Amino acid sequence: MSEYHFETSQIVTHRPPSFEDVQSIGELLLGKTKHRPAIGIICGSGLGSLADMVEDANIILYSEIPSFPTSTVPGHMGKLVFGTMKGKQVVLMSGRLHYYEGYPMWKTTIPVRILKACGISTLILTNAVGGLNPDYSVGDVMIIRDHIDLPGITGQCVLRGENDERFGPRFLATVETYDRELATLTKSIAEKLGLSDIMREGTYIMVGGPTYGTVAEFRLLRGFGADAVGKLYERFR
Ligand SMILES: O=P(O)(O)O[C@@H]1C[C@H](O)[C@@H](CO)O1
Ligand code: HPA
Repeated sequence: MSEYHFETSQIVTHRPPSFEDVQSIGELLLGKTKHRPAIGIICGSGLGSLADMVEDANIILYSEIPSFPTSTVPGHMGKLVFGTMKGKQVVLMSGRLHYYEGYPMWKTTIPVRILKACGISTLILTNAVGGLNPDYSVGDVMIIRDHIDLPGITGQCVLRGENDERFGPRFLATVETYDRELATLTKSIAEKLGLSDIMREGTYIMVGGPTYGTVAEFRLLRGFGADAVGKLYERFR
């Protein structure tokens, strides 16, 4: 990693870490925990305390991880939590990294590559959103069926730039980004818990922020066919 520019004690990259570097960061993290999670969870606003439910936890602060940006948003704690939930090995990101914090797009999503290098094959994303669908109510929970990557389709795609095929193909098909089986499972669990009334499934649109949006902008986004709007970008490698 000698090509990196160093700032304070952290390795700060001006371009995405290479495939080799991502693998070595993954190995470094696995060296700090006995857990071998297959499931990653990124906690959005309001869900950071999910980390308190992780048993037998090993906590690693983002500030200790090479290439990991720090969370600057109140309520986003900036820690990786390895452990178990209901007997399953998991790794939680307690604290999301948002584009509006000033990071380049790739820095907000680099944790996904690093979690993959730690062995995860399922990624659960959560975030706080604004409802656009007039049938939705405050407090509803929406499963993302599909998304509109507004920054992406206007030239700020997170995969813009040099492509290493070991991460995935240059021309990534994004039609089946979200797992249908997991969506079905989520709905059946919600039903068992008596939460069907608040469960929705729809199209999510991502915007830059940090502004929330004007009425005219919400009308525009709704016109695009979106049901909810927010500032989450992690979804592809
Ligand atoms: O981390 P998420 O995407 O849940 O955070 C949302 C968007 C803003 O960061 C914050 C402000 O309401 O909530
Ligand atoms: N827009 C509106 N409301 C929101 C957003 C957003 O981007 N994120 C969370 N609540």
